[in-house]
Amino acid sequence: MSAHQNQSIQQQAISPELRVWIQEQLAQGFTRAQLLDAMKSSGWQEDLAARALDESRTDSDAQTPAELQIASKVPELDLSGGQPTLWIDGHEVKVLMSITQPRVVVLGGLLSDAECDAMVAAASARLARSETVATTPGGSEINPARTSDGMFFERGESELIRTIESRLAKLLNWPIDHGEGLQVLRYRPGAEYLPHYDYFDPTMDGAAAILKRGGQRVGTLVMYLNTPQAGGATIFPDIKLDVSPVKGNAVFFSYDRPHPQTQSLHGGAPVREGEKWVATKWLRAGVFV
Ligand SMILES: O=C(O)CCC(=O)C(=O)O
Ligand SMILES: [Fe+2]
Repeated sequence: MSAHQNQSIQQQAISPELRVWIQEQLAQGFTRAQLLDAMKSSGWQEDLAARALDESRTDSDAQTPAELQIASKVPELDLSGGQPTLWIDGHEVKVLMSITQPRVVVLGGLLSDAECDAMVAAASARLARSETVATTPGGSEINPARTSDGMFFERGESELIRTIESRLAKLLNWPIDHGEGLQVLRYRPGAEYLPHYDYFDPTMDGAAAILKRGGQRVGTLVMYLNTPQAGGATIFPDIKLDVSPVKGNAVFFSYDRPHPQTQSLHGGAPVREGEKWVATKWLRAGVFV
């Protein structure tokens, strides 16, 4: 560790050589505290040494490695009986496809046509309103990764929403109060949602405030409210899976830690013809308030 002692005490600047030296020492297993002591005793001003060490942090340091994170409990369907369909409140849900790693389940007939139509109608009225509000500067956030329009229903806000939320809670064995309000997205031709993770990056600014409202997201259910004429599949690039958007069907996936290792990367492929409407339910680790 003495290599750096020749660094002149007079010209104390965070040079590229110093950065390299810090990386080498860290790679050899020295801790930042040990390096700080070594730098101080070879004449570095403490604040400058601390700053150099701080700068040497990378994003991967800030995020605990996946294998060291504690796995969360996640929502899960009870498929233990190997049944091709699940009966929930007298409603038959088909199990069309299931993968264990990553956890992905495709469901048929989760919503009836009438329920899909009612959701679209209720959301349309509010989307139209939000479009006029969004024209005020700073009124809404434009996200180039997501070219759809969206709105949120309040949890339990109507008979329809309560019926669906109660079905989802039983299907996924996850309490209603651990779910966010249903989000509806409308994609017009050409609109897409680039691949992303639904969990919150714990290292991003403002993560603490978001996580206070119910902990991490640990599962997602995307329900198709119509069948676009072409395009609009929900894609899972890590496993090269495309789920066709078919009215009333849904895709469920879970992720037990906020890490790419979960292979929960997914997106909405561009709609080629017609519109695509989805309702998304995000499940939190705790009570969402
Ligand atoms: O539209 C889709 O197929 C995906 C939607 C999605 O990823 C989301 O709502 O988080
Ligand atoms: Fe998503």
